[in-house]
Amino acid sequence: MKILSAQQLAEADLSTINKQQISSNDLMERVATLVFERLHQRLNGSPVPVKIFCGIGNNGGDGLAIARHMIQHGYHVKVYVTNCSKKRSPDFLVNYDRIKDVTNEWPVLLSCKEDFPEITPQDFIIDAIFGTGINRPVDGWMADLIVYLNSVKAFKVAIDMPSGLYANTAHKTDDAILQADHTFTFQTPKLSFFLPETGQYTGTFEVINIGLDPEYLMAAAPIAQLITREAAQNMYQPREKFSYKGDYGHVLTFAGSKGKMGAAVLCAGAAINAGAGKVTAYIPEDGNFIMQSSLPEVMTVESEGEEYITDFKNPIENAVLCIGPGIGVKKYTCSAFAKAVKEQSTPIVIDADGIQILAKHPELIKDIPKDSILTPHDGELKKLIGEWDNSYTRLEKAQEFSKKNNVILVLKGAHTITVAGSGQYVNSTGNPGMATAGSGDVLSGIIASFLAQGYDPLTAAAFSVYLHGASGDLASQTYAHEGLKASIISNFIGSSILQLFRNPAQEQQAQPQS
Ligand SMILES: NC(=O)C1=CN([C@@H]2O[C@H](COP(=O)(O)OP(=O)(O)OC[C@H]3O[C@@H](n4cnc5c(N)ncnc54)[C@H](OP(=O)(O)O)[C@@H]3O)[C@@H](O)[C@H]2O)[C@@H](O)CC1
Ligand SMILES: Nc1ncnc2c1ncn2[C@@H]1O[C@H](COP(=O)(O)OP(=O)(O)O)[C@@H](O)[C@H]1O
Ligand SMILES: [K+]
Repeated sequence: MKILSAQQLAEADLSTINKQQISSNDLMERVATLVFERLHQRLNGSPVPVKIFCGIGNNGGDGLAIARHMIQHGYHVKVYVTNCSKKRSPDFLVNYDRIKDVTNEWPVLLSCKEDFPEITPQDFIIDAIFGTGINRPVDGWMADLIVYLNSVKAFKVAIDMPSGLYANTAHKTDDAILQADHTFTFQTPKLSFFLPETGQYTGTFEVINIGLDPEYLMAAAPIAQLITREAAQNMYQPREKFSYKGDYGHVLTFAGSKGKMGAAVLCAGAAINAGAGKVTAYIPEDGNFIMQSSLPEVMTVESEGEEYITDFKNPIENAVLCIGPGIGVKKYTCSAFAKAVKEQSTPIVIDADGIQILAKHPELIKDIPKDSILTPHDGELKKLIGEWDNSYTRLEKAQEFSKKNNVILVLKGAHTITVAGSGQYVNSTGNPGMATAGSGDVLSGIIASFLAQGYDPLTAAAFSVYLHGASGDLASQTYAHEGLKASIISNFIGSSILQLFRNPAQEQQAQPQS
């Protein structure tokens, strides 16, 4: 699903009005009807006191039109308009007049702090103050209003955007932003919904298809793509009946050291669980028993180093190298890493200590095969690209690095973002239970597995990130967030592939691989 900017959405709005030969007010009415239907489904005629706060632009116009529908259906609605300037959008004014026709009274105008109404925890608040047209931080009594609304316990629904939130630009830390419990957003989600500084303000959110011009939407170059279940379904490549293990590639993990053999086991195990035809683990000598007894499906080749990998003699032709988990950054390991990377001619996966070694030895970056995939968490990313001011500069710097070095970066987090040149792919799966040791080692094993199975590098990265999160989501239904651990996430990879194609009634039946 495309993620468009506020400016693109305004252009789509205009294009819709022109192509569908409707007025902007007809479009507002369409939007308000769609939101009302969803509210009505949930509130089901409940006599809850509804308080709708409307701005003076089109977001406010939406709020007024929603209010009218609710009043006409018997809801107890009180409408407030923030009288923050003399300007009014034309569609706001049309709906301002229309609401008077159904209520016989004008909405309450708010002009200062003293005008704020009393709000009880039982109230249902609709926030239609600012949407995508916000162009500067909210200040003065309007900021006080947002702070006040945030302080009350009433349930809050935001229309299009939580007021005060920008769709795709950075905020200062003290900006006033409404904390919604739920957001109905129009046509496409906004980038800010997925970033750590701002993602919490929407509460849960749902995207309403408001029927904007499909030609515009098709042609628009998105600022990012959301990898949804549907997108992941399209990436999946089913197996051929008359195939054999040689058709599904060979992963060579270069992972583990004394005390960190678990990283190698998790990485190689995930590569097997995600479907690689064969997996060989290149490990320090002392790790052989651990690996062989943990994973009977995985073959091993030992380095000469007993506790650390200290050398590299390529044991397998045409394998996909997955290098870095738990290897440490000792001198001989770094030389073995450099040799292993240099000998590869096709894309590889570099994770964890592998990224730390690259950061310490940037001269090695030129040896990484084109389209290789690096999977840093933020600590590792900072070492690679330097500090950033906010999530937007983080993405810009990652894009620069990706373009300059012809690599794909998987920026791990609550919404992992895969960066390939100027393309940004935002993941939609995963949960805080996945913040657990070894979860990243599982991800790098999955990515290498799909690379080995013939997925192109960008698809392998985005698809694996989706499945990794989906495995965590499925597993958390049985184990809760707290009970999740990396090996459990890995055991749910098969279930997450099945779930891609299950209908909702079958989803309950997901079982782990044992
Ligand atoms: N996209 C679509 O396809 C569709 C979009 N629709 C709806 O339109 C919404 C966008 O509407 P919009 O463009 O009128 O902007 P909106 O958010 O109401 O605010 C603009 C007003 O706020 C003001 N203002 C700005 N910042 C401010 C500040 N910090 N403090 C104080 N004032 C500030 C600004 O004033 P100015 O900057 O000119 O002084 C202006 O008056 C969108 O979110 C959705 O709800 C649907 O109806 C139809 C389909
Ligand atoms: N709050 C969260 N929500 C969703 N996914 C998360 C969250 N926290 C961490 N993850 C995921 O868990 C993995 C953690 O990886 P990493 O930090 O490298 O762990 P480790 O180094 O222990 O293997 C990443 O894929 C990340 O996206
Ligand atoms: K709003």
